[in-house]
Amino acid sequence: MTTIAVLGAGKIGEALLSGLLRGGRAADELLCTERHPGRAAELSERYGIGAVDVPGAAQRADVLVVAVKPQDIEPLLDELAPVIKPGTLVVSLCAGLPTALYERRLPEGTPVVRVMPNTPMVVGEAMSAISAGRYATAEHLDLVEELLRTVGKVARVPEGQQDAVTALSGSGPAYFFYLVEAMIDAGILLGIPRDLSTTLIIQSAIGAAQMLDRNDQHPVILREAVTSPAGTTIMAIRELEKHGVRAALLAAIEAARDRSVELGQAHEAE
Ligand SMILES: NC(=O)C1=CN([C@@H]2O[C@H](COP(=O)(O)OP(=O)(O)OC[C@H]3O[C@@H](n4cnc5c(N)ncnc54)[C@H](OP(=O)(O)O)[C@@H]3O)[C@@H](O)[C@H]2O)C=CC1
Ligand SMILES: O=C(O)[C@@H]1CCC=N1
Repeated sequence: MTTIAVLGAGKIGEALLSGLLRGGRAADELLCTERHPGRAAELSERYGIGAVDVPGAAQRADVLVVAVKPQDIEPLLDELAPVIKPGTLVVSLCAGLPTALYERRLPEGTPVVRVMPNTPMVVGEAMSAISAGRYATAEHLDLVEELLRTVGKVARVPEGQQDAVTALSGSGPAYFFYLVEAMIDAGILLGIPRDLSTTLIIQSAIGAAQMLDRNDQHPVILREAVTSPAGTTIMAIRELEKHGVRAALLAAIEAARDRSVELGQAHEAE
């Protein structure tokens, strides 16, 4: 039995806990810590898992999953460093934070795996990228991959790519939600009721995602198949190009990557 404690069970931490339970992990193998006792009690009641404090988690868990905001990491590491048991695996879900930060702040030799998941974890469709820190072994990586496979797909990447991955798939779902939101608004502009516009766009997104998921045709080919000569789609594409949507996406994802780097650098001197 591997006991897993999620330290900071907010949006992504709860998504992981619920996904692990859905994937068949027993509730008595899962623990969580939360800053506010009310939130911990809520999670405990909702999922039947134990709510503990940081020393309790360090005592009982084999794997500590850190899921606090990067800005909240320092006090958590201060609390964890004196109580963590030797060899306990630390799994960081935090954007930007390098494994070296944990290795510096926790006892010498602590194995750390850095993960960038995303919120589709709640429907078992996460994309998670994992990287080993200095003391993490192949077995540690295998264990983390096995855990995350129950909530979606997993890719192994060099840690140097994690900031870019964060900008692509970590933040990625938000870009799709933003696009869907804008397209629903376009339906309103054209006089379509909001409910119908929402159904039209969401079902189009689901269908398009499933076509992409078949993985046998490049997105360009799929788009070309929708784009008839002198038809409607090409008129829309011309507007998207005119408004620089492709360039905007490149710049947006680059900005997200830069922010991930910055979040890590904020802890360099500490
Ligand atoms: N949301 C996302 O799509 C993704 C997030 N991530 C990463 O996951 C991490 C969490 O993000 P998210 O879930 O969105 O954030 P949330 O704010 O929803 O969750 C963090 C939780 O941790 C709690 N917390 C803070 N400090 C402590 C502490 N010392 N002990 C126990 N609990 C604590 C917070 O409490 P309080 O509410 O009081 O602040 C909050 O409930 C971040 O590092 C983020 O970069 C990674 C991939 C995707
Ligand atoms: O916006 C953020 O910082 C987090 C990390 C990736 C997705 N959400």
